[in-house]
Amino acid sequence: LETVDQDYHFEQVSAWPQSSLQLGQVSGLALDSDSNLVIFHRGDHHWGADSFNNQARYQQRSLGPIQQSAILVVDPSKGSILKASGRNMFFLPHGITADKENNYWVTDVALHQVLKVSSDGKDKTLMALGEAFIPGSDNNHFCQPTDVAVDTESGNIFVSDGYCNARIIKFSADGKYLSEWGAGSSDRRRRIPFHIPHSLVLLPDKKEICVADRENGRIQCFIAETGEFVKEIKKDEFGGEVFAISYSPTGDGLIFAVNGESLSRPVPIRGFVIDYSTKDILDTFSPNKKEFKMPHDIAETRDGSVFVGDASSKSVYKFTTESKFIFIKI
Ligand SMILES: O=C(N[C@@H](O)C(=O)O)c1ccccc1
Repeated sequence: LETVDQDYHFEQVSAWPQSSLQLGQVSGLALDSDSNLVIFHRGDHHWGADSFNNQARYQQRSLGPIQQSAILVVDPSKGSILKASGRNMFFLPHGITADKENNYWVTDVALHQVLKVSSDGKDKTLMALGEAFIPGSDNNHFCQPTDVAVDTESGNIFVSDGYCNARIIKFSADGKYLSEWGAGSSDRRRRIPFHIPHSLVLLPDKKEICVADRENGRIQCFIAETGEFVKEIKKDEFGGEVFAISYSPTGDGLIFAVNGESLSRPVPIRGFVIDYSTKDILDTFSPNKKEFKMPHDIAETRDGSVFVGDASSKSVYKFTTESKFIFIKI
């Protein structure tokens, strides 16, 4: 008998989490400095067709902030809740990232703000960028900002802004506006402006920022220092929408992405593992029994597990690469 190790493939760990996490719409996932999974969700609030008026103003302030803990720190192996925080401060959570001091940087599309929040359970707001509930597109207003990336070396933070803007803004660690980039540049692929820069990630080993340019169904990467366009990854398999991207924390050059429902180009909704250098799709994956409905964020933990948060099915799915051995009779 000879064993052949099939090249790796992600499979859902269907027994994860061991018990229900009582999640609302899951909007963001992050890896914290203890290598735990952080889930950012909307509790009993929902982003629906009537959540905003046509000036992008949030219409449900009377609901008050979400009373459930919107930020859950979860053990990646069992799915048990280790810490719960973020009560009574968010209206429509969106993106989340943890910095090296384990502070949370989050965006809230109803507040049109980026908030730096302590992770000690006291929910201290250490910094607030943007004016609460006031959309805009100048140096201190966002319009439904979607995500934040922190450059641990320089401390600079990058904000993808947003549903009703089309730019990436760079701030210093203490919140000073430094620069921004969006449409327009020499490269022809940059002449098409962003259409919902929906998720962004810093590639520390490459010093680049990559963006999920959602409605353009593409990933674009830029020099973090200058905003200069580096490359675009656009695949037929994505269909029309790329919702989120993440980068392997071990820096092995793997980009993880999830695509979304596209009426114009219906394709399977899946997770993707992409080789940053070759742009090859190395693997695709989806839940065993159910389908993804609206996979909204994706994160990989240090042990190689990949987590996907689904805003429609209010669930987080875990995937691992159990290499399957195929026994070949000689
Ligand atoms: O994209 C949308 N939502 C998701 O991304 C999300 O929930 O973050 C959306 C857009 C318009 C109306 C309602 C929802």
